[in-house]
Amino acid sequence: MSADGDIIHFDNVGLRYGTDREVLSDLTFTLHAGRFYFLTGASGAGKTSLLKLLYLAQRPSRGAVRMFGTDAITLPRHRLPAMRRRIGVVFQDFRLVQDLSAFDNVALPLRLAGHHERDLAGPVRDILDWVGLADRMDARPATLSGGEQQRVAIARAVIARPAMLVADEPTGNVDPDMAAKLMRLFEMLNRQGTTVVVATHDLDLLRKVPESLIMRLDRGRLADPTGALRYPPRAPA
Ligand SMILES: Nc1ncnc2c1ncn2[C@@H]1O[C@H](COP(=O)(O)OP(=O)(O)OP(=O)(O)O)[C@@H](O)[C@H]1O
Repeated sequence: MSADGDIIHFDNVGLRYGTDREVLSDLTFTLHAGRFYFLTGASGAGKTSLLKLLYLAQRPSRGAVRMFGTDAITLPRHRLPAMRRRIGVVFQDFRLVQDLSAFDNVALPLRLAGHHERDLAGPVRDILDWVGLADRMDARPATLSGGEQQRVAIARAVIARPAMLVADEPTGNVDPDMAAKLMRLFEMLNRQGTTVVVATHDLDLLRKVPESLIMRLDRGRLADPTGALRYPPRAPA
């Protein structure tokens, strides 16, 4: 059962790749609309796998998933693209379209959503300016540094103001100042109503968003077996 305001509900979800052991087990939790979540856990704990379930790139092997009030498991294939368009994703490996400029990569979600060309340029320039790439708009991904590509990927994920933003180690390639700035961008989006889920190893990042909630994975299970979320511990004074 999903209450009003919940956008995601997992009930006893498990995931295995092929015939291997489960990499995610017994996941039961609710993500509430408009909240800011961090997903933490050691390397291999299953963070990327859980994000894949959240952005509908992977179906669970067992359990129930409701998203935006719809059963995501039985969703007909033709309805998946519309559901996915409500979710902005920052992939760990960026996945920029290599043949397109930074500008056109960022414009892509707006074009897919049917926005008119004359309405694109302003927002795309603004967001690229915010992430410090005003002078690299015409560059192809291959000519950008890892950190610059990561910022294009973030701009592309947030440009269409998705209902949910899912980001996998989104600050892994940038310096601490840029990481703090990108977190502010996510917070701004969050204040406008987007539910944010950020997977990270970087515990300093957690302290940058004081009102965030933490989900911690430990070898494929939520560290709190009830799936309840807790506020992050404050940094020692
Ligand atoms: N496509 C796949 N096929 C088989 N096993 C996989 C696949 N993807 C991930 N795994 C396994 O699932 C487990 C969880 O991996 P996952 O990438 O979700 O962890 P993670 O917490 O995101 O790790 P990291 O922080 O290192 O990115 C690991 O044991 C990994 O080897």
